[in-house]
Amino acid sequence: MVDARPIAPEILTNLFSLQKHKSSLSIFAGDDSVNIPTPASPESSRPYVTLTFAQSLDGKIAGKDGLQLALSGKESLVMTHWMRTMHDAIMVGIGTALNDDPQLNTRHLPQLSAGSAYRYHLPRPVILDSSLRFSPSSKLLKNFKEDKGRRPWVVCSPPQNESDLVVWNERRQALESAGAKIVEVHGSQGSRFVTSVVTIITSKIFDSPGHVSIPALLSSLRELGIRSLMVEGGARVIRSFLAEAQSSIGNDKSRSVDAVIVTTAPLFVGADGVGYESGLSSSEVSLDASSPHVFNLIFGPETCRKGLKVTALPD
Ligand SMILES: NC(=O)C1=CN([C@@H]2O[C@H](COP(=O)(O)OP(=O)(O)OC[C@H]3O[C@@H](n4cnc5c(N)ncnc54)[C@H](O)[C@@H]3O)[C@@H](O)[C@H]2O)C=CC1
Ligand SMILES: Nc1nc(O)c(N)c(N[C@@H]2O[C@H](COP(=O)(O)O)[C@@H](O)[C@H]2O)n1
Repeated sequence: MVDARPIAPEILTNLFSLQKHKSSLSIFAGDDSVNIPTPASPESSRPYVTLTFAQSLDGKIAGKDGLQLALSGKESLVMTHWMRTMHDAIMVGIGTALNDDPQLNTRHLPQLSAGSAYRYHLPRPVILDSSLRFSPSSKLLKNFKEDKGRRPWVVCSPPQNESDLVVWNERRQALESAGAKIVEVHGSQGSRFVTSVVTIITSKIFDSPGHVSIPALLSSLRELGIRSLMVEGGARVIRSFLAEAQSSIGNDKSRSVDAVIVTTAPLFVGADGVGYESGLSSSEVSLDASSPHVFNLIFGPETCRKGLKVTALPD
């Protein structure tokens, strides 16, 4: 059996420049007895946010009709699962939860030797699900019941309309009975105070009452003890976070994304695949300047599908 310890720090130091975050490392303070070091945001009101996903060369994250694609090779999957261990929580939208029924665990990491005292940290699964469509029979809830995963948190905004409340309460009860914790976040996207032209544009594009406000979401998660959040997708969630990152250019205090880590697979999916760019304006995204947010994925015919080699670009 392989012990992952010797590999991990190398990959992670390279990927995350954890050294740069030493001063902001802190210990998990939630309802889990496992303490892990994790990046923490300089703003105490929100978690450190890593937006990370896999895409094709033409920017698609899934195939036609949302078909889940194996875009990552073996090495990049290990990288992703290592990153999962470094975050207090991992988030996907309900579109992904229903389409992929993900597990969001660390199963692609090398198996630990039987006697190893070291355990991989399992991040808290968080599902962004305004109208509580998450399935009580999902793998995430099954894993929690079988003690193989942490209790999933389902983030929602209570319905504005009284007539929707009955169904909403029924769904809430079913999910709570299945083990989920329901986290209510008030304020929908687009209701945020408009501070710049870019914000006006993105607010208009993303003014959707069904979408939880990202700043409100982040502050609620931080209040619940989440110091670092890995956002994996899908398309709408990536778009929302990128729009927020664009709207906070020039204002570090309102930043919602600290690092973006994209795995690019050497293939084209084609126009009927699922992309995330629609509606985003042509502008930069605002990130934490001290985080490495651009990665050079080196691949050739040999690494195609067998795993991508990942190296950070020099400053
Ligand atoms: N290649 C990759 O790395 C990944 C690919 N995917 C793919 O993405 C696809 C799913 O993407 P989508 O259908 O767009 O669903 P999604 O996973 O982005 O969920 C979107 C839904 O989340 C809810 N939501 C609440 N607040 C929101 C907010 N502020 N912003 C956005 N959504 C919010 C809404 O109900 C919305 O319809 C699947 O095909 C999946 O396989 C998903 C994750 C990663
Ligand atoms: N990093 C990465 N590479 C791919 O090729 C992918 N298809 C995804 N998808 C994301 O991972 C979730 C599945 O997680 P589990 O394998 O069930 O733990 C999926 O729902 C997407 O979020 N990611």
